[in-house]
Amino acid sequence: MSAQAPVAVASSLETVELTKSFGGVTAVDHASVRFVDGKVNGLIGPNGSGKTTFFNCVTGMIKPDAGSVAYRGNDITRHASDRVARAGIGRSFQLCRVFPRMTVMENLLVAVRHPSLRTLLRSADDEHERERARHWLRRVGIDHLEQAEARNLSYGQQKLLELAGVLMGDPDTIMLDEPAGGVNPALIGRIATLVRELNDEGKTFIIVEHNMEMVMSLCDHVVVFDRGRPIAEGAPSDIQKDPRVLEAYLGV
Ligand SMILES: Nc1ncnc2c1ncn2[C@@H]1O[C@H](COP(=O)(O)OP(=O)(O)OP(=O)(O)O)[C@@H](O)[C@H]1O
Repeated sequence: MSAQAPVAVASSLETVELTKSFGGVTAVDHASVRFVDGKVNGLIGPNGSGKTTFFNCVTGMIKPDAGSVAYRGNDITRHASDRVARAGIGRSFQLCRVFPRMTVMENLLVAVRHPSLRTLLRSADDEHERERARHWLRRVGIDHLEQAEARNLSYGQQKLLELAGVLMGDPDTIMLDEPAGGVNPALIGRIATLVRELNDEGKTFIIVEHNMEMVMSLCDHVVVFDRGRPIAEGAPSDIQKDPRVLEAYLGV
């Protein structure tokens, strides 16, 4: 075998100088960030520091004004959200998105990426898809609610349903926007356990979260945003002591 230069290990997700403004507000400001592949990454920062806008730019929900996004070495800047999903990135939303009048099972069947309505309708009868849906419902712990309408689930259960929907897409990287927000402590524990298990199985996570207890106990690597750009990154224990982080949060 001939000697070859070692192949560089790509970071999971990397942005360079990513920028997005709304009128006079620069929500994401030349943000260059690398998230670590195979790890649970946290993205924290004060209210309005640009975390959700950053997620939206990365996942194709909105188009950045400038800068680039690469996923595992491939440029995905300004790719539409379905293309970003096909590249292997799944995401949840700060305000949980489920179809309230559909059953839990129906929500999962429509969550799968479908190129056309015809495929969607066919797959509604596809036992294989249903089995996959049941598998993820068992994993998130709401399989007993399969036939319930989503609007009858508690908010925490709806978040678990949304997560099951993300998992139906079989993403390699999962971006969660405030998974613990508005969720009772018991379900927060379940979500955290699930994240740990899925990470052990190889999924990379990038989690925006205000619940510091969850961030500090769950994340391997934390990036801190302030005013649209990263101001610190590192292990949770280092981040907690970083004066720049304390200043951003407390204004001290
Ligand atoms: N669609 C929009 N139109 C105008 N301004 C926006 C829009 N989306 C976000 N902003 C502004 O951009 C800034 C960053 O908002 P963003 O929601 O990304 O922050 P965040 O860190 O996710 O906040 P939070 O932690 O409170 O959810 C804020 O000043 C916000 O008001």
